[in-house]
Amino acid sequence: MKIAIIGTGNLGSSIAKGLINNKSFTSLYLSDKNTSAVKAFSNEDYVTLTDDNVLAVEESDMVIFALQPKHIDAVLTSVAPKITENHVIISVAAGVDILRIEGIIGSDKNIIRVMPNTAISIGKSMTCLCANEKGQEKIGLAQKIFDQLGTTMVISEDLVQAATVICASGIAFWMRLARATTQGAIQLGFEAEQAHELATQTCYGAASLLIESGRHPEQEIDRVTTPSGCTIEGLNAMEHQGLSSALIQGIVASFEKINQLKKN
Ligand SMILES: NC(=O)C1=CN([C@@H]2O[C@H](COP(=O)(O)OP(=O)(O)OC[C@H]3O[C@@H](n4cnc5c(N)ncnc54)[C@H](O)[C@@H]3O)[C@@H](O)[C@H]2O)C=CC1
Ligand SMILES: O=C(O)[C@@H]1CCC=N1
Repeated sequence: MKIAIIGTGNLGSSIAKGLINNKSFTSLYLSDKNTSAVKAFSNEDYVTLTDDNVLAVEESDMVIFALQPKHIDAVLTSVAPKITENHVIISVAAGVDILRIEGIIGSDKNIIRVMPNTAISIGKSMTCLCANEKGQEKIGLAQKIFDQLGTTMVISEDLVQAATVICASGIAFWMRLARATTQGAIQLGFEAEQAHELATQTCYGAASLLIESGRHPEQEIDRVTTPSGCTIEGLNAMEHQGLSSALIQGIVASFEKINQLKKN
């Protein structure tokens, strides 16, 4: 598969890193006004860095647009004449729906909306996908690529905004929880580096337990909370401060914001 990424900032460069680590392409064009974020990949086999978006489209079968919502319309417009019915056009832009993309490049093109997260750089993204009518026949192809870079789920387009909050913004939410745990560990006497390792490995263990056992989080919590013990004391103190409520409210606030962005 000949792949191009247009926009190699935070997410585009993460996708590039994941693709390169996994050797998931026959050629990879990385196109940006400023390719500094992907400079390290310039010596990789079959990778070309360019600032020519049109060339990247012409030389590729699958084109991933990793641009901010405010830039995507202009870039799509400028490359639209070069987009054929065989191209697989992927957009990761948050809040930019398929109808808006079809309005620029046409509904006769394969358009796939993909919502990965930055863990794609290490092959651990939770990635959601949906396609326009024409793109339905190509969604399997896109899914195959993203399956190599983590876990995928095909969803209906009306859930993409929610998936953006849970999976893409979710990386930031979980990072903040990891950081807060580190801060607590430092207060209890650990050096910062030790505290970071304790927090991240415990976080990794908790996620792995859920994934590998298939059990509900509360079942795992019950296995940790010794009666009258320290865990239930801590958990209840956190809940009195509104931990679950704060998370749910944050998720809803994020969702409301992304729905406003969509209207702009
Ligand atoms: N950062 C994240 O974790 C996630 C971001 N997204 C979405 O992905 C998109 C990109 O986000 P980021 O990578 O964070 O933004 P970013 O600002 O880091 O990257 C965008 C890149 O586009 C480039 N660009 C701007 N105009 C261009 C043009 N005319 N031609 C070529 N390149 C151009 C910029 O130079 C920049 O490198 C956004 O729509 C965002 O909503 C979606 C999921 C997760
Ligand atoms: O914060 C944002 O708007 C983008 C979409 C999800 C992650 N970053």
